[in-house]
Amino acid sequence: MNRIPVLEIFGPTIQGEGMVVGQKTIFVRTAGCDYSCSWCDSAFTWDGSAKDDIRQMTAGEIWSELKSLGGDNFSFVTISGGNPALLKNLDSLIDLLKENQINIGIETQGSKWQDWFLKIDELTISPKPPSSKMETKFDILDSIFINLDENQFKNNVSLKVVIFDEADLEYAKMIHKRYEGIPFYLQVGNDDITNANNQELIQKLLNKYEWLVNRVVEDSQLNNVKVLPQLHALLWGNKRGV
Ligand SMILES: C[S@@+](CC[C@H](N)C(=O)[O-])C[C@H]1O[C@@H](n2cnc3c(N)ncnc32)[C@H](O)[C@@H]1O
Ligand SMILES: Nc1nc2[nH]cc(C(=O)O)c2c(=O)[nH]1
Ligand code: SF4
Ligand SMILES: [Mg+2]
Repeated sequence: MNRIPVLEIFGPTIQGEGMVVGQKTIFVRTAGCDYSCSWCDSAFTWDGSAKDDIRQMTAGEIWSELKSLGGDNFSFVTISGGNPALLKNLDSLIDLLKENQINIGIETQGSKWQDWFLKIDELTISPKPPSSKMETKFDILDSIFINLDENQFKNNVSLKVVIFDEADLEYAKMIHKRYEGIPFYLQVGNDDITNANNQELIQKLLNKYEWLVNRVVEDSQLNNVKVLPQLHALLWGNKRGV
C-alpha cells in the first residue's frame, strides 16, 4: 500500500515564507523529521506529541481532501513537514497534483535528495544554522545542487536560512557564498513559539525583523539577498493550521 503519513492539511491560505511569499496555497504537512531543531515551530511533526493525529493516506485521499477544502479556489499546493524529503513515495501525490494542473512548492532542509525534486515548481531548501543545534551534512547539500544542475532543473529553487543570532548570520554568509547564484532568503527566527499573546509576539517579531534588516544592509557579503519575516506569524501569531 502506497501511503503517506499526513499530520495536517490546511488552507487555502497564503505562503508566509520565502520565495513564494504571498502565494495562495493549500498546505499538506507530512509527519516525521530526521532533524530536531531546538526552535522548531512544527515539533509536533516529530516529537510524538501528535502521533495520534497522523493519518496514513493515499495520494487519492489527499487529493479528495484538498478538493473538499479548496474546491476551485486553489491552484497551488505546498508540501511541508517535518521533512517531506524522507518520503520516496511522495511522487504518487506529486504526479496526481500535476495531472490536475496544480503547481507545487516544497519545504525541506536539504538533508536528503529525492528524484521527485525535479518535478517541483518551487523548491525551498532551508539548511539549519548553529542556533538549531543541528549539523549540516555538506556532502548531501552539495549533491542536491549538483543533481539539480546535472538534470538542467528549470523550475525555481531557493535557499532560506532562519536567523536568530550573529553566529547564524555567519553561517548564512557561508552558505550564500558556497551556493553562489542560488536565490537567497534570510528569515526572521521566532524564539517565542508558545506565546499566545499576538500583539506582544508580533511586536517582538517586527523588532527582530528590523534588527535583521539593519544587519543585512551594513554587510557587503549580503548584498543580493532578500530578508523576510514569517508573514503568517505577523497575521496569526503561533496559531497552528494557518
Ligand atoms: C517547519 S519547517 C518544515 C520543512 C523542513 N523540515 C525545513 O525545516 O525546511 C518549515 C520552515 O519553517 C522554518 N522554521 C521552523 N521553526 C522556525 C522558527 N521558530 N522561526 C522561524 N522559522 C522557523 C524552517 O526553517 C523551515 O524553513
Ligand atoms: N501560512 C503558512 N506559510 C508557511 N510557510 C511555510 C510553512 C511551514 O510550516 O512549512 C508555513 C505555514 O505553516 N503557514
Ligand atoms: S528540519 Fe524543519 S521540521 Fe525538522 S526539526 Fe528542523 S525546522 Fe522542524
Ligand atoms: Mg511553519
